Amino acid sequence: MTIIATQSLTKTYGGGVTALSELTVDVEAGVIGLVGANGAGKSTFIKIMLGLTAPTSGDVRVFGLDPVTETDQVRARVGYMPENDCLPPDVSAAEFVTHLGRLSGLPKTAARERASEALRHVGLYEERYRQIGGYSTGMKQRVKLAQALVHDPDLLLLDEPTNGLDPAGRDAMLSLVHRIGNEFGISVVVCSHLLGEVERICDSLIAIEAGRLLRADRISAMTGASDVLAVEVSEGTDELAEALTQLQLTVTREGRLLLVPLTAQSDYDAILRAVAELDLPLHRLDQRRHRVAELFTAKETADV
Ligand SMILES: Nc1ncnc2c1ncn2[C@@H]1O[C@H](COP(=O)(O)OP(=O)(O)OP(=O)(O)O)[C@@H](O)[C@H]1O
Repeated sequence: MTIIATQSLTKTYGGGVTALSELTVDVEAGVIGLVGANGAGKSTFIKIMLGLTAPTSGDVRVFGLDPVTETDQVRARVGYMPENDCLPPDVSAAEFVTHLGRLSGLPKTAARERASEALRHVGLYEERYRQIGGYSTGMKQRVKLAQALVHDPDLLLLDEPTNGLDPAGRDAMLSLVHRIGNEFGISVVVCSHLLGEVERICDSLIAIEAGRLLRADRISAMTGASDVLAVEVSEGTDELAEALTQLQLTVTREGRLLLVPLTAQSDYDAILRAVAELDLPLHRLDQRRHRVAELFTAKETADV
């Protein structure tokens, strides 16, 4: 199911900065990584989806709705976790999240119940009556996540949810986002300038650079198309490389390894046969899956 669709989406801010340029993308339900270096246009994309800023030209639909003209309907179905710290220090998480639930239109009791539930989901149930000012950065990030969940949205837009967290905090936040996406059946767009980070928890990826679409696809399609066989023989590496090249296979050396892109299942058998014919001691033959980050050029991932 398509949840977000854009057509030639362009945003130029006053002063002539083009934050998004002719962005056309169809986003399927799931956990989606929106990646790009700082300034690539991620926050602008999110703000357009929420109806917080209007596109200069082009079209955007969220659940088939236009965020410019159908803002309330879009916001009823979308939860937003902003990038920056926006929490009042002198109220408790329970009060704050309840208040935002009320602003979303929930009656008082329902807002209180939903706030407790959302705070439980993010692991803050026990601490919910403490003032936010005394929370750690990780806890504050989780309060921001809880307020995005309070009105039971179908889609979460998370702007750099791991910002300011140490490695353990990042891992915990990413696991939480993954769990929310998978266990609650909510779609999640996770913005990050760290490709390697979101790749682990996402079903698909939208990569943008300087406001332009670099790539959008399912992670499995990005990595699946690029499987390689890694072959290592204890001796005779040169001979084997020569034999495989003669079989029209593309061979690259990586230390003692020979890497052969897997284009057909018969490649696997061909390598085994070549090793046997040369009577070489096979040390290993395994299939490697590229990490998504390896699929982008150094320039594309500069700062990622
Ligand atoms: N309100 C604004 N007025 C003028 N320029 C803006 C405004 N908001 C963003 N920009 C510019 O638009 C470009 C894209 O910014 P945006 O915040 O969307 O990128 P980003 O990928 O979210 O980066 P970051 O992670 O640093 O927030 C940047 O060059 C930024 O300086």
